[in-house]
Amino acid sequence: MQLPPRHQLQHFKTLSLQRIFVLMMGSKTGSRVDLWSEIIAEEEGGGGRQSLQQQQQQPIYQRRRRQKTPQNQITSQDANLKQLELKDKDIRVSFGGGGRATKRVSWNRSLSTRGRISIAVAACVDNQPQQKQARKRGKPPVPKGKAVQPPNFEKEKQYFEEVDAFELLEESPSPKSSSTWATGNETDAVVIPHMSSRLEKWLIAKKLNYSCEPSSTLSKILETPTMPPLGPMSGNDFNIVDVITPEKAVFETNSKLHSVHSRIRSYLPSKGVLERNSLAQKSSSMFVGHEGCEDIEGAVKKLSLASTSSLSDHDYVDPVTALLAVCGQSVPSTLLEVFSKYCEPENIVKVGEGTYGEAFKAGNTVCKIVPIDGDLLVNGEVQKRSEELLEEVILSRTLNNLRSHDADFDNSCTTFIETLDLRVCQGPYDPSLVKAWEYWDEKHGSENDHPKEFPEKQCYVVFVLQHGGKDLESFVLSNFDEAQSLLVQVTAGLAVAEAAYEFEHRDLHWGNILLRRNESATVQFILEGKKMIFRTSGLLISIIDFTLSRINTGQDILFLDLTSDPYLFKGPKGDRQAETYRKMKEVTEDFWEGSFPKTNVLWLLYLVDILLLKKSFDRSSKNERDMRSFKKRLSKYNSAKEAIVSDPFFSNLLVV
Ligand SMILES: Nc1ncnc2c1ncn2[C@@H]1O[C@H](COP(=O)(O)OP(=O)(O)OP(=O)(O)O)[C@@H](O)[C@H]1O
Repeated sequence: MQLPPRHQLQHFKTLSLQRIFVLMMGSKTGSRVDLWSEIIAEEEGGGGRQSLQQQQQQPIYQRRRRQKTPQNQITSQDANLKQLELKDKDIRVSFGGGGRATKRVSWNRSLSTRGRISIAVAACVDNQPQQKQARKRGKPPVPKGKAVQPPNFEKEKQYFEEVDAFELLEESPSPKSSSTWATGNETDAVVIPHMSSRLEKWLIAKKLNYSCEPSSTLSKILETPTMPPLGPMSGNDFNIVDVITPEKAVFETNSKLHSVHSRIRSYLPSKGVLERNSLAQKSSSMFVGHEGCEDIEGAVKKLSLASTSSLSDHDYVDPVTALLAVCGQSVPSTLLEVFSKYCEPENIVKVGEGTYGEAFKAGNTVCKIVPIDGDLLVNGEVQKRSEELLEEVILSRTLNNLRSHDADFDNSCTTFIETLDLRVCQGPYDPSLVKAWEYWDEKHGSENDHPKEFPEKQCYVVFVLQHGGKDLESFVLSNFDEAQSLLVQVTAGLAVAEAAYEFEHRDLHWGNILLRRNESATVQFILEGKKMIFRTSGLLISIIDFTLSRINTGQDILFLDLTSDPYLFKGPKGDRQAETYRKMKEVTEDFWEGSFPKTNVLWLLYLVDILLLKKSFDRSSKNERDMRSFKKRLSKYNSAKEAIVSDPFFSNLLVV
């Protein structure tokens, strides 16, 4: 293919990737016209029919792709200014004791656009070595390994004529109207987010018992078990005296922490976890102090990315050490050591891949391997840094807490994938993993680089996760009952996490919802102390991939500043996923740190569209009408919580 003249390249950088692709490929891209694009263009008063060039655009879902901007650099100065203005208004809730402001932790990640650009574009814009031929996967609208279904244009058109026409106000707000979406989020009167019940409880507890309790971030790290890889965690036979842990070191120096002590005891794994113990010994130096509280806070600071800048060189604990400590290790393991805890090496099977991760089934678990800290570009991306992983670990573990059925907890659910263990590894891919990788490549055609390219000293984080099943993209739903079950579980799960941690997923496309069938007829949620049990139709769902998510752990607000990822918002016009990112941008007004549960609603709206348009399952016309009515009502809600407590769409599923 002929590349465009050099002088056009700069111009190309400012265009959406899709547009670049179209410009470069010309009519070669085929003539499929995406009806969504067309309809949206009409909705936006674009003068009816799009130009031929626009018509040639077809949605290409793409992986997020890193920009080559320095870390910490936010590309939009305006956004920075706006954030500063907002900070001046002191809109953030402080959950910390003693009036200390809640730390805000932007992951400082130089962001990446969703998906990988086409080879042609990569070659001229980024001047990167040519990658493997991009294959639609994960996020693309074309199901993996399945024949492409011809789009049902008539159906799509009819659907949008019926539904979207009068939803225009909610669905396609004018960009100039900042308050179209979230009535509670006008910039002029920024609303302090409702303090979630768990945070409230924590704050009250903290006030009542103002001692030296570790900050919640540290608490989470300390409390969340690095689970024994085999067999259930047992708190009963655990004898804290046998184990030297960071926690123990803290306790020994601070007799005021008895309540925390017993709480941690109940979470800690059995004493059989030798590796954890020895590594904890080493890492305990990070936590050991001589003056109680201050040392705990010091330890928190050392683990907090937000505060590293204020630390002296003497205080600095490098993120790898912190990551090792949080994973309960003193030294990295090998990949084989980790995998062989779950299955025989020859039984390892690759089950999926993402921009950063390679997912392998090992026994009953799925282990996701994410390379870190190396200089080698992996799948065309700069590797994540350990400090970023540290944040992701905290986020995953915080969500793990929702799984507790402890009467203490006002909010609980099992909707978010369980993180069973976390490990830092080093070394090349084991031959058994390479074999599994190659087998998957032969069958599905991997978009990722061959793992044999990793150098000898490559480091990784391995997320050992509950096996969540198949993603919605490739899962075949049988009937409307299953679709309804999916919607109720996603809505209720998001509602619970909103209530507990002001959680917003912010990237809930159909590759990030896993489904599996099982025997259980019902599933339980506790939302602000109220138990809800829903019928499942034998389907259970799990939400994965919290890379873009925002959470308030009680100590930190973890979020990804998407202002530095302009490409995320430049996806194809009319593509539901791309439109959802753009709507999120409108709702948040690029203030990504803020709490905007409406973003969860946007993804629910996306899901309803996906179910109606991209998934086929047995359904009557009444079922379709019900889903459309649900969608209309949904667009009025400002949070998943509002939807789950008030919408009649779910009432026939409610058992209690
Ligand atoms: N717990 C799990 N159970 C089953 N399959 C999983 C699990 N976790 C991941 N997968 C599979 O691996 C794929 C990649 O995982 P994931 O989306 O977490 O990777 P990623 O690198 O974060 O992706 P992204 O490209 O969105 O950044 C998923 O789409 C899914 O098919």
